[in-house]
Amino acid sequence: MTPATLPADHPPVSGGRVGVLLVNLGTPDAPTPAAVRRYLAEFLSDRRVVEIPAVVWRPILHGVILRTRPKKSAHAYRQVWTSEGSPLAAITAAQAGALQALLGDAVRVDWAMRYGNPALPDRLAAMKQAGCERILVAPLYPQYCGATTASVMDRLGQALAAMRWQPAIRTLPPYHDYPAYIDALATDLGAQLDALAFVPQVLVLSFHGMPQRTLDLGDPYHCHCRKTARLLGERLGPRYPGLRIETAFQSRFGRAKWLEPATETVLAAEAGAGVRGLVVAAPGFSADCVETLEELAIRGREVFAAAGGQNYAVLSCLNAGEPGMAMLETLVRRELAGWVDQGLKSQSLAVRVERSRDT
Ligand SMILES: C=CC1=C(C)c2cc3[nH]c(cc4nc(cc5[nH]c(cc1n2)c(C)c5CCC(=O)O)C(CCC(=O)O)=C4C)c(C)c3C=C
Ligand SMILES: [Fe+2]
Ligand SMILES: [Fe+2]
Repeated sequence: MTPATLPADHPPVSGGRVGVLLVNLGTPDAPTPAAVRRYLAEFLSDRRVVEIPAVVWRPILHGVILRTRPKKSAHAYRQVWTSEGSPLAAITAAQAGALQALLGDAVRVDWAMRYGNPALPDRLAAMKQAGCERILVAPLYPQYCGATTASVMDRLGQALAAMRWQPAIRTLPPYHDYPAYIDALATDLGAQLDALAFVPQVLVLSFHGMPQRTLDLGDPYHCHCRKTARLLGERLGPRYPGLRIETAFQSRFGRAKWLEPATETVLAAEAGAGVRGLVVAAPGFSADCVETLEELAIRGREVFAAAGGQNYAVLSCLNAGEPGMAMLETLVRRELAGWVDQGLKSQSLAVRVERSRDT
């Protein structure tokens, strides 16, 4: 870590505050079929998410999916809903609060969702209104995927197109192989592994899936997931010599072929092959959500047990814990270099530049 200051020929940073806008996927406003339907209608109408021609997809979406899925999904959301609302929204809000405390008053931190509320265009406008003339937009997706990262950028472009006086924008790149990310995961998952009440034989790194066709068309998501898994394995492997680490892809949607192996298939196969203690981590999710808390922690446990498995645990995501927040602070400070006035007080002045070790 070395402190970075502005180059000598840099004009003085003038006027306006610096803002950081954390963005995650989005979630329903309530765990009810009506709210889930509204959310899914917006999410699944995004051409970045479902890459089927609209003339074919719209009748399927409105005629079948939005008539059946909201009820099923609302049931899943009800099982994980908290007093502060959807876990994804509550945790993203907590991450924004923690980052604000780490960065200090010189930077304004806010959060938004790509689908649903709080809507990205609304929060962007609110930050500009509050005087932020430079905004770092940070999609909280370590691995780039057209369906997630690019979709946030599309929405950002639409939001900017509607503004007369736009803020200057920077965006946080995908960070799937950044040492700060791998370090945070190794620290956080290591602590959780050490605290388990049983000794697992297998650790499954479960990433959200996507259609195989999207990979064939050139999306780097699968490569990014594999690289994260390799780097994390290199860190955890020597520390837990008896632990076999596998990678799998969850949350299959629709009938097309998705990335393999599917997490469910792996859980059943491991139990069937005699593995009795298994632990799952989801390093691609920056916050726990219905996909980790319901699909992995509830349904995954049932699949593993039904196939003969005994001890099963799902580790938490980085959420707003110390290792994950220290990582976010590092990534954000690096992106803010050159934007943060040398006169800003205390820590927020010393933008720490991290040297990439393994890219
Ligand atoms: C982390 C990266 C994600 C990728 C890549 C992704 C792709 C993707 N997802 C769907 C369909 C659904 N995903 C759903 C929930 C969901 N997805 C992600 C992340 C990624 N999705 C998160 C964080 C969540 C949780 C949201 C929450 O409210 O907690 C859902 C909704 C839940 C359900 O009905 O099962 C759907 C549907 C597709 C088609 C896709 C394509 C590449
Ligand atoms: Fe998804
Ligand atoms: Fe799911």
